[in-house]
Amino acid sequence: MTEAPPRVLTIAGSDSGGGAGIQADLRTFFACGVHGCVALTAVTVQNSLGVTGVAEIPAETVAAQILSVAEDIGLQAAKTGMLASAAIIEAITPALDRVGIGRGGRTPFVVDPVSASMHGDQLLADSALDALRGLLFPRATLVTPNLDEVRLITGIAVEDRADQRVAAKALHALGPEWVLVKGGHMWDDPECLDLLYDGSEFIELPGPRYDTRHTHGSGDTLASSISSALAKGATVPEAVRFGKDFIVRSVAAAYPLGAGDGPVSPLWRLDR
Ligand SMILES: Nc1ncnc2c1ncn2[C@@H]1O[C@H](COP(=O)(O)OP(=O)(O)O)[C@@H](O)[C@H]1O
Ligand SMILES: Cc1ncc(COP(=O)(O)OP(=O)(O)O)c(N)n1
Repeated sequence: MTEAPPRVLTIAGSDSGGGAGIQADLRTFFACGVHGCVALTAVTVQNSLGVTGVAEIPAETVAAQILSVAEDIGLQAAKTGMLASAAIIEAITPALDRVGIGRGGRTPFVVDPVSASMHGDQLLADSALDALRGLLFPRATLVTPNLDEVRLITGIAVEDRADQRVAAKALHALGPEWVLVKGGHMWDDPECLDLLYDGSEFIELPGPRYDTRHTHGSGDTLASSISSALAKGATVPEAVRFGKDFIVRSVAAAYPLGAGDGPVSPLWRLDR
């Protein structure tokens, strides 16, 4: 009989257009050779032009999904995406603790603090920011904010690489073990430089900036590929280097879809 692959849980929302959210996470898990489990937080009505509706899953149902898969299937890593509300964050926190997900437990926990879609549609209530900072950040092995999320969480407006370091320190002070400040939104920078920080050392992850509008799902794909590597036993710096290479290739393989912004393609890996 074949042995089960490592299992990774995504706690995130559905994108009906299939480009981001759990659909991007599951494609990435598949391409990275891990088994994906899902705790669904919300259903979005979404296409390549934006989000026109959101239906939240009851908070206790989100927590129950985590317990159900962790206690039966077992998990080697977990990540978050769209969490929608404070009620959902407050409900999942005791479930994470109960099954040992996050700092203090044995399962690495990647918090991607998704707050809005690339079109600016809100995916996390303003009233959930305190819960995100106070409950999830201290439990995180790694947090992976983009620059809009950095501003929401810390108040710091990052415009250049020096600001990126200041923001990394402010985010680390909120309690995560590692911080990855993504540089995709540093529009004037000719490269996409992501910055990893553990409270003592900065590790720069440079990458090309492709001239494309088709980057939908890039944050989800990066966090999912990092989580997959962690599930296979990589250290955080090893996993982030793997994720950076993975997302660069996924952006290079992005395709147009609909009248707006198309998705990155984690399935480049299967073309080999
Ligand atoms: N045009 C691009 N070309 C290459 N890499 C990109 C591009 N845009 C974003 N990335 C990379 O994709 C990842 C997610 O980027 P970012 O846009 O910062 O976050 P989010 O998708 O969460 O808004 C980062 O590793 C970033 O460097
Ligand atoms: C349901 C859902 N979850 C997350 C996102 C955001 O995806 P992300 O890759 O962080 O960013 P963009 O693709 O919006 O740039 C989403 N749109 N929907």
